Amino acid sequence: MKRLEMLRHITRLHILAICAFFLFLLGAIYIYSGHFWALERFCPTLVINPPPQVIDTSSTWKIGDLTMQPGLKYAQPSTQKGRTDVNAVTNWNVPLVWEGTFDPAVIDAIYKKMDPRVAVVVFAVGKYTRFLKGFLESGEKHFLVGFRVNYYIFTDNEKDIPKIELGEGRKIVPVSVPSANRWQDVVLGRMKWATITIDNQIRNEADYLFMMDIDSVFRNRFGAESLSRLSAVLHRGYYKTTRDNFPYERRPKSMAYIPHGEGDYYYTAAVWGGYLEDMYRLVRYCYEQSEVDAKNNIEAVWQEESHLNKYLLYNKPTKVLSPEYLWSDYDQIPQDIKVIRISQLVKNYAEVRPNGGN
Ligand SMILES: CC(=O)N[C@H]1[C@@H](OP(=O)(O)OP(=O)(O)OC[C@H]2O[C@@H](n3ccc(=O)[nH]c3=O)[C@H](O)[C@@H]2O)O[C@H](CO)[C@H](O)[C@@H]1O
Ligand SMILES: [Mn+2]
Repeated sequence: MKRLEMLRHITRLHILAICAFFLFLLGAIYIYSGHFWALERFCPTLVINPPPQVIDTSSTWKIGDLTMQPGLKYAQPSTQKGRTDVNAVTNWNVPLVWEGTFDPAVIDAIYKKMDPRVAVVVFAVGKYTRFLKGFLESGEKHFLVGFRVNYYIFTDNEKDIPKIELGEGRKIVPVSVPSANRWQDVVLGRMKWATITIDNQIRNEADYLFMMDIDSVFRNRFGAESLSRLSAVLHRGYYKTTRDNFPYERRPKSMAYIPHGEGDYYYTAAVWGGYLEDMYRLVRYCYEQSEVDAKNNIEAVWQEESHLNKYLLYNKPTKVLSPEYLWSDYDQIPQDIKVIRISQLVKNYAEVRPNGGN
């Protein structure tokens, strides 16, 4: 009897102790998960991965620059008629440029008056020198014809730069860069070498700068309608896609991280341009962010394109160019693409890249 009572007593004590232990455990889990949640939630955005700095706009684009000489003949612009199948303005109220939304005569008159010096930065490393001839020859027919253009050709093999007859005020400037074993290193290395070369040289020789892929040709006018403080091209593959399906970098560990639920457009890194200093800041930003990623043992899913997209989400471009400005020979041409200005060529990725792959 006594033993039984003792047993009951012990059992009660036990139950109390176990309850207290579980209460303690629950409390600990609650506190720990709270911290964990806070870390997860705040580290990627505030500590590890801050949104890019808003750029200083003081030195650049002025609407007053849009002057035109008297006497120019051109069709009267309409307030009623225009493209109705596409949106020609962004929700931050800058042009979204499509064929039929500008008059080349007017645009050229305005920008030729300013006579800007335009730098084109292209890389032709390894076997990519084979694309130079087609790119340059077609560029002379269609790219800012009548304007001053320097093609800066970054290559590991200057001998392979073809001799091309260039228009007046246009020239080829070779820039020597090392070879690479991984295509990813060339693609990302563009940001590093362009940053260095703008600092050392291009800054004194250009007002506008374009970064372009070399594996492409010009097919139609790519003119002054593309010029602005910062102009970016809609990626042909995603211009009708909902934002959560954009191929943004989705891993919080990368500096290029963009959470779901955010985003305007998905821009291509194969053609982008703008005022020299604004482009410099953006190229350097992509370089520095990719360096931070490298230190953290991560590479953004689409290399510099991922960093570019992050920057342009929080620092809106002053012109958005339609996919006319970079289409692709891989793709059918839909109704809304009236003109193809540059087309990316079909290439054998495995054959042309040092480490194959796509
Ligand atoms: C149309 C489009 O969205 N293009 C992007 C896509 O390019 P692509 O898949 O078209 O990549 P790509 O092979 O053209 O590489 C980009 C550029 O880097 C240069 N290059 C590359 C490898 C090499 O061995 N030698 C060399 O010179 C060359 O100028 C080339 O055009 O993805 C890349 C990153 O993954 C870049 O974001 C490109 O801008
Ligand atoms: Mn390409």
